[in-house]
Amino acid sequence: MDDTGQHLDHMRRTAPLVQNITNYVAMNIMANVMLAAGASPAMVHAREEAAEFTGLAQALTINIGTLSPAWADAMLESAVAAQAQGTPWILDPVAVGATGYRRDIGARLLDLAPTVIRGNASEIMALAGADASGKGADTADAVSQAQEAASALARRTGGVVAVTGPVDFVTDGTRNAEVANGHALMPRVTALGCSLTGIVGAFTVGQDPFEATVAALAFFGLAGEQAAEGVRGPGTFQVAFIDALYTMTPEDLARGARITLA
Ligand SMILES: Nc1ncnc2c1ncn2[C@@H]1O[C@H](COP(=O)(O)OP(=O)(O)O)[C@@H](O)[C@H]1O
Ligand SMILES: Cc1ncsc1CCOP(=O)(O)O
Ligand SMILES: [Mg+2]
Repeated sequence: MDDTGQHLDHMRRTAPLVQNITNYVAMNIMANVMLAAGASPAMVHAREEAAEFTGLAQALTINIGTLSPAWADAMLESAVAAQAQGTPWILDPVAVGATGYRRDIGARLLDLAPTVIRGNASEIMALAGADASGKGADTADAVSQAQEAASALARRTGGVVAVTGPVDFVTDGTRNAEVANGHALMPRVTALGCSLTGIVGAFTVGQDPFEATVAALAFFGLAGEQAAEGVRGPGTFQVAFIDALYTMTPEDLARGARITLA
């Protein structure tokens, strides 16, 4: 088993409790994806308990997909708690460039030094203050266009930035990697990117965030490739994808990962 396989094995043996403050669209599929992969998700977002719960969680993910003021407060308070406790936390800046409100909350979350930022190309560019296109939650820019923005964000936060798309790009400002796993049906199912952010959170527990992120992306993309075999479209793909996350062994991942380090 290589390092990538070992990262999956470590995540499954740890079965980490991951708190997710995510969006209404993602909640169910994200929890199912995380359970199938071997993690323990909890969707906890009420302001009255979110930061307290962060004290119990081994990782936190924050997703601004269906943002509202009470949730934004909970996000900021949980991120502060995670930062203070040294708990890894992952930012998913859904459609961050679309409105002033999202840009404002995105910038305040960025100041709390996310361990990993995972988004599509338009989101990473917008978060970095670059000219981004974006189409709601979907990208209108290519991964290659977001590489500079990703590196700038990584240097600014001291964390890892992952830009996903047909070939994913991961950087910590020094180390860079490309992950070529994935399938074109993946962006045809809503909230798969959000679900991936949960998987990244689970992989970061007890592991180097750059290596963990690369392994999580390869795992997710390879499951997409396996799921696409023999399905008729996005509906059957979604079901097959959850099964592929569940059945993939660390040895399968070691064989199928297409990672280039730069
Ligand atoms: N055209 C594509 N071909 C292969 N894999 C893709 C493609 N587009 C996205 N993916 C994969 O889908 C997953 C979600 O990424 P993405 O669609 O970029 O996120 P989001 O849903 O947040 O926009 C990632 O694993 C990514 O590698
Ligand atoms: C469609 C939509 N609208 C607000 S959040 C959301 C889900 C976005 O999910 P993803 O970024 O994984 O495609
Ligand atoms: Mg997304």
